Amino acid sequence: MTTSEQASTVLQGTPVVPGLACAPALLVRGEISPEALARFGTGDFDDAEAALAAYDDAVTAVADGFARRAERASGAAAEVLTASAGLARDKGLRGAVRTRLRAGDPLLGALDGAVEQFSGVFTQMGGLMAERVTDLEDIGRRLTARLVGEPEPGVPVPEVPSVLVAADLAPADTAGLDPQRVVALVTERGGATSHTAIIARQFGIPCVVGVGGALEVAAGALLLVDGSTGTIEVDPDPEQAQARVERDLADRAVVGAWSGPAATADGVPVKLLANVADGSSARDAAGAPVDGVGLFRTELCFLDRSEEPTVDEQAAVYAEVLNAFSGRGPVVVRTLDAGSDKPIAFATHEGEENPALGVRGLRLSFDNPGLLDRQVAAIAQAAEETGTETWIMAPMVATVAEAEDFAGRVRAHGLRAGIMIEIPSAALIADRMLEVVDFLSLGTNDLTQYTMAADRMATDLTHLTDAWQPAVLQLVSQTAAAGQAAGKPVGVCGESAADPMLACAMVGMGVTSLSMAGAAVRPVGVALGGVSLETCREAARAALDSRDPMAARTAVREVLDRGRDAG
Ligand SMILES: C=C(OP(=O)(O)O)C(=O)O
Repeated sequence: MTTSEQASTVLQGTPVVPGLACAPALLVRGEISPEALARFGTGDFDDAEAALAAYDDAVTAVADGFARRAERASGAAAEVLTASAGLARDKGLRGAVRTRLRAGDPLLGALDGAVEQFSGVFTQMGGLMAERVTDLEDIGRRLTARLVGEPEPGVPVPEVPSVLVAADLAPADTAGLDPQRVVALVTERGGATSHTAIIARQFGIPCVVGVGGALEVAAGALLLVDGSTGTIEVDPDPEQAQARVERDLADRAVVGAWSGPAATADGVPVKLLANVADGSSARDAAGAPVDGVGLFRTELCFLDRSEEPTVDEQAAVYAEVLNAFSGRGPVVVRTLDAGSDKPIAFATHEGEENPALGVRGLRLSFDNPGLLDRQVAAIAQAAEETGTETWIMAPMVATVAEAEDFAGRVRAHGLRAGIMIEIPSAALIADRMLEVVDFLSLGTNDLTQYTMAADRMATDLTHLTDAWQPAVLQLVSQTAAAGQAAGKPVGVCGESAADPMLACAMVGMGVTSLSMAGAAVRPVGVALGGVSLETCREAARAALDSRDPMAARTAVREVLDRGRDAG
């Protein structure tokens, strides 16, 4: 052991964006100085209206700041910043502040109370709305800072390339990052689907979340972040670390040049597909080396609609996506996965005790079959107009009867019908599901949530909501085997498809396509091209035999490294 090895400590978290980076730690604490808060006290206002006017000024400053940063950003970052500007100006939040001021609360107390009240509501709604709590709390801190005359807390602009280390990053913080200056992200909380992970993926910088004790590292300590293994080496040997980063950069150059189509080293083709949300994201994804779309999340087109769009309106929205992949299908369109983490005003059932287990996805059609029939008709109309090969699948299917009923409605339009496998019951009877549908698509985000009984958005359960959990992999394997036996396609469209090592193992289990964000396609294509199908099968066995996610990752890495060396 060298001296430097003796000195280095290794922290472990959940890897979400692969890649190696080495730089000093920049700690983000985001607190407002207690002295400034004490100086401000209850504020010096004549009455509640004067205090409300001060609140309005602070809101304008904070929201304008977000809007200015949105103008300089693009893609997901710009969207997140624009959404934050809207949330800062929210009339409901202002109303809650006003009510408290009129009841005699001091301004900072009224603001805290209102933020707490709305955070409670968002948390109760769960899913994506619960994710907005971090956003709201960030806005609360920024408003407080403005009111007491301090700079808005947030991520300091690094003077040298740095690893950003934080408890959790507010969406507005991550959206404004400069990837030249921030070379990796490490957070104590957050999961694979958190905003931190999404933005890191967009920037292509390594990211590890759920790292206990991350904020205890010394400010400025050298960190070697491995976004593939989830390890953070504190004070590594600088020369060795630099050499590893350079090797990784060379590997990444190979990845950047990959242009498809995907196949294992011995030539077995694997379809790599894109996950899209609307026409614009489909046009972006069409620039990636993909063979089509494996998941079009239609509900995301209608999050802002209070009333159900007509069949013609829907067909126009769907045609935008189908046109982007004209002649390059199939495009797999998922019917509305409304409810739970994706509440849609015209479809979601209000007031459910436990929306993730409630009337969501296909279940919305139980008492409103017209909603499903109109959507299927609109998709069929768009398919006809564009001539793009179109398949339709349903989310949240639990029984064969549900699958059969759905398939009947889709096939009436002459289109292929499939279902998502995201409930353990569906995976366990995948063979019987395949008797009534044409294809299956594993939604490993929800499959993991339901298998592990752990909310996919719960930031303190990320060790459970990990698709590498052997129990989840058993269900993936069983589903893929059913597909192989029936000779029907089984894809994966959850986040796990974007993990190059897991992608190889899942192909070894018999999965025939992998659908992911366009930015994730090349690393997966390169990983598959480096190993034979037999190595993928061996990786699958190694993963399935492991007792926990970390052991599974290690075992699969060893098998794939051996397979690459042998090839
Ligand atoms: C792809 C999936 O669906 P969602 O849109 O819910 O992430 C999944 O659950 O894996």
